[in-house]
Parts: sequence; C-alpha cells; structure tokens
Amino acid sequence: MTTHSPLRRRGQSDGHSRQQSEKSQQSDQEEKTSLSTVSNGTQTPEPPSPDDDSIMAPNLTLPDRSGASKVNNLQVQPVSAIHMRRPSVPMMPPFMVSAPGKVIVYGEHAVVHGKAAIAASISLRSYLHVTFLSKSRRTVTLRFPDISLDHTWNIDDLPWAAFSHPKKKKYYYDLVTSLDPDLVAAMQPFIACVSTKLPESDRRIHQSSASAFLYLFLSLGSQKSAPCIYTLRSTIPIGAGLGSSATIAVCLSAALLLQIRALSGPHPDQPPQECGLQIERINRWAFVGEMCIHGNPSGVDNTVSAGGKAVLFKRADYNKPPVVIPLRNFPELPLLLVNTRQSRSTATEVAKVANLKAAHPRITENLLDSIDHVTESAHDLITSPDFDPTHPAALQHLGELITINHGLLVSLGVSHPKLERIRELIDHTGIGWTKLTGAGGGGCAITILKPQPPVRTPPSISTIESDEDDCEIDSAVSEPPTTHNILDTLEIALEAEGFEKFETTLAGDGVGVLWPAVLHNGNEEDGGEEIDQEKFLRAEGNEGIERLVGVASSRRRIAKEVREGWKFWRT
Ligand SMILES: Nc1ncnc2c1ncn2[C@@H]1O[C@H](COP(=O)(O)OP(=O)(O)O)[C@@H](O)[C@H]1O
Ligand SMILES: C[C@@](O)(CCOP(=O)(O)O)CC(=O)O
Repeated sequence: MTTHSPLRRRGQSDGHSRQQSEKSQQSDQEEKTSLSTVSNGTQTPEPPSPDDDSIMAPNLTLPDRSGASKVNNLQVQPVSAIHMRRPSVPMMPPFMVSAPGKVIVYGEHAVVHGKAAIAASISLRSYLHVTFLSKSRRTVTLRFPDISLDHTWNIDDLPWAAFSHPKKKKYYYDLVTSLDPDLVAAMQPFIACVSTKLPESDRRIHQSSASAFLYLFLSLGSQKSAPCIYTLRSTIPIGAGLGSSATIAVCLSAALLLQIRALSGPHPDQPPQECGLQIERINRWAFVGEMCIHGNPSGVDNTVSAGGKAVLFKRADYNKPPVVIPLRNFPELPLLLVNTRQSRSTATEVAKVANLKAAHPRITENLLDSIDHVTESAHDLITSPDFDPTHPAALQHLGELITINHGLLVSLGVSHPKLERIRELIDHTGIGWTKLTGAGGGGCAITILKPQPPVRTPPSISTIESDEDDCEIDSAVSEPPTTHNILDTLEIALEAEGFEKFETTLAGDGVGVLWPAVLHNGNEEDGGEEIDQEKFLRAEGNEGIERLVGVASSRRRIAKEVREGWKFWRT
C-alpha cells in the first residue's frame, strides 16, 4: 500500500482546512511561522470529514461498555484488502504515536528547593494506536488495556457547547496553563460514568486517564470530530516515577493535534526550528493532559517526553514557570533500570526532606547545595565544547556523579532498603554506577553502564548476601564475563528478589509518529505490515509490543537508528 499522504481525501487541497482559517485569526509569531509550514505542503495528515460518506473504516464490533479489559471480538478488515476492492475510495488507515518515559538523572529533591535537575528520556515508551470508524458510529472509545479501561462516549452527547463557547474556546495554538473549572465541571458527568463498578482506587486511575483524554478531545476537537478508537499500551511501569502519565498526555496531545492538522511533519528534512515548534505545541497540550491527571505537575515529565533527549530543569520561583534548557548533547547512554516494585508517595518523600531541613537547616542546605554542584558538574561537562561521551574519562566522570548523588540522597533519608539492596547487587558486578531516581522511598534505581566489561571476575550473584561481610567471590567463573552475561545473571538475581529489570537507553527521541500504522519488518507482504488494533492488542507483554511496533531498530546499537516508518521531530 502507499505511504504517501494516506489521509488526504480526494478533492482536498493543502491549506484550506477549518483550522487554517482559525489560524489566520491569531497573531502570535509562532503561529505565523507554523502557518507557512503547513501551507508549504508538508505531510500533514488530513482529518476525516464527517460529511464525507466516502470514508471507509475497519469493520469493528461495538466496544464492550462493561468496563471489562478483554479484547473484543474485533474483525478488522485489512486496509489493503479494502483498497483492492474499492480503489477509488480514499481510506482512513490507522496511525500511531509514541512517547518516551523519563528518569531524573541528577538533582531530584534538590530541585524542589530551587536547585537544578537533569532529566532524560528513556527508551521505554507508550504507544497509542488510532483507528477510524465509519461516521455512522458517532462514538469515541478509549481502550487502555494496561489499566483495564475500556469506555465509549457518544460524540454528540459530549459538552461541546461549553468547550466551544466564545469565552471558553481554546485553540491548538493557545497556551493553557490551568484547567478551566467550568469546563472541568461540564466534563464531570462524562467522567463520573467511567468504570463506576470498580473500587475507588481503580476508578480514580481510570477516571484520571479518561479526563486527560476528554479535556483534550473537547478542547481540540469539535462535534464533527471523527469517530475513533484510541488504544494505548505502554512498556513503562505505572506509578514508578518514570513519567508514565506524561507519556499518555503526550501521545493523546500529538494524536489529536495530528487529527486536526495542527502539526506539520514529521519528515526527515524538516528544519530543526520548525520541529521545535511542533514539539512545543504538543508539549503545551500534553501539559494540559498532565494537569488533568496530576493537578499541579512541574512540567518536566511532559517536556522530556515530548522533546526527548534531556533537559536542565530549574524552578527557583514557584510563582513563575520553570526554566527548561534542552541538553542536545546529552549522550544516548545505555542504562539499566530496576523497579523495586515498592510503592511510594512522592509527596511523603518530599515532606521527609522538608522535615530534615526544618530539624537540621544548615546540614540539609549543604546536602542540597552539594546535589546542585553534582548537577552543575554534569551540566558543565555535557555542554563543554570538547565533550566526547565515548571517551572513558567522560563516562567515568558522569558515573562518579551518579554515585555521589545517590550518597547525598541517602543522607537526605529518601532511599529504601530495597533500593540499597539493588545498588549492592549491581555494585558487586562492577557493571556501572547506580543511584535511586525520582522521589525514592521505593520506585526505581538507574545504573549507567560502563562501556567495557569489568576486568575483575564478578562474584556469583547468588553468593551476595545482604550483609557485605558475607560476600564471596565465586572463583568457579573461569571465562571472562561479558557485560551481556553479567546482565543475564543479574536479571535472575534481581527477579529472585522481586525486582523488575529493564535495559534501556538514556536521551533518545521524543514523540514519534507512524503514519500510517505500517511497518517494514522484513517478513511482510508487499508494502509493509499493517498494524491493526487487533494485532496491537494481541502483542504479548513489553517484548511483544516492542517487537510489533517498537520504535527502536533491531540494529539500535547504531546511534539514533529507529525502525523504518517511525518519524520524529528532531531539533
Ligand atoms: N499505560 C497506561 N494506561 C493508561 N493510563 C496510564 C498508563 N500509565 C499511566 N497512566 C495514567 O497515569 C497515572 C500514573 O501517574 P503517576 O502516578 O504520576 O505515575 P508516573 O510517575 O509513572 O507518571 C495513572 O493513574 C493513569 O491515570
Ligand atoms: C522528588 C522530586 O524531585 C522528583 C519526584 O519524581 P517522581 O515523582 O518520582 O517522578 C519531586 C519533584 O521534583 O516534584
């Protein structure tokens, strides 16, 4: 099948959309730049027109409204098959977007006290698949199997009047920094009916994801919005400090903005400045989605998720927006991420540090200052003109800062026995430098991996007891170990203690687009493998998701290599 402008309907020309006439009314410079890029005919997707009877859709059974998580009995007709029968009918094939999670590499907690922090994207990602339905459906469905959410609204019932009222209407180019209480109230009945039969805690999770979607859908769409199914799956553990909620918000923002043709590209030769504008627009609306889930987010998670790479983040004055400086030179370092599976509350951990500061002001302030120096040192190195991330001394420097930062966080009292146990297991292998990431008190630890296998023979991990004195070196290991087999052994040890290990990279791409949802996996029929909703839902676990739609090329070792089909805005 063709991959050229698949969503452009017959008879439509560039630059005559509803959005473009809206655009002509606004005045800010950012929009003027963008307007010209859209009308330049970049591959900006076209939305379906509700008046266009020619739009065909996959033949989906009606979604289950019971809130059950099971995959419905979907009968998705391959787009190419429909094409063959009715070549003259324009099609609305599904498309996908994807956004990465994040880790705080240096500076958590200190950042709460006005110091800088560095956060970077990771290669664990959320993937959103958008399936178009025939216009007669008039429904929009959220299908989020990770949290067992499956809910359908009738588009015509939604509170469009409230959201399109001239005093309330926000456009895709607007900067929205707070949720409008009247709009939240208008939306509330449609959120209250989501997953009503579930226990309170689960219902809250469902309803916060649903409200992020609905607020964006009602703000960016119109009553004429295309009936669609939004299916989301993620390889990011939820609530482990990896910014899972921000990835949902970024995916929804990007998908909805693409559907209303408010974005240009992405395409490989798009100028970086133009790419930056698209990312900024996605990020603005992702922040709105984050506010629906979190109330008062700092904005760092959605910024890293939308733009990828890394940022220096600082909020000296809580009455002003944070300072966010992109770190384009941040190296794509290999990273080991271990989830303690110990739930924690960010608020509790932040309060611990505040209490320590009240009890020991000078000492705590010195610890926070030292963390600031750690972040500053990493920042100075990364931004120095002769920085070479492949140079062992540079990596050693960044690694040592990781170790120092962890020690300072321990002193602040925000580690946890499980985090210390993970650090102990990893330190004994000598494969890298480990610290807790995020709030601590549970959550995740990160290890920046050394490029070469360690020269010394590591201990057999099973012999590492919690007490350091009991550690024994297993001299039976005769072959020099490779990083690969150390990691395999480590995985077994970590899993045996209930931890979850992920191998990922730091500072990769931000939001990505797969338009249409077709991938070239080497084993497909002519033109690529179509990713329909059914296939996407059937992919087993994180590995299945990565194998089916993952952005990383199997030859990922080559920096920046992504799977053919996925496109990114790169600045
Ligand atoms: N895979 C997912 N599917 C649907 N919703 C998700 C998913 N991941 C995260 N969310 C939403 O984000 C919320 C988690 O946010 P939070 O507790 O801040 O964790 P994190 O630190 O991972 O962002 C969930 O309650 C849910 O509303
Ligand atoms: C402890 C803190 O610095 C980071 C918390 O990160 P997370 O909630 O674990 O992703 C708090 C904050 O920056 O808001």
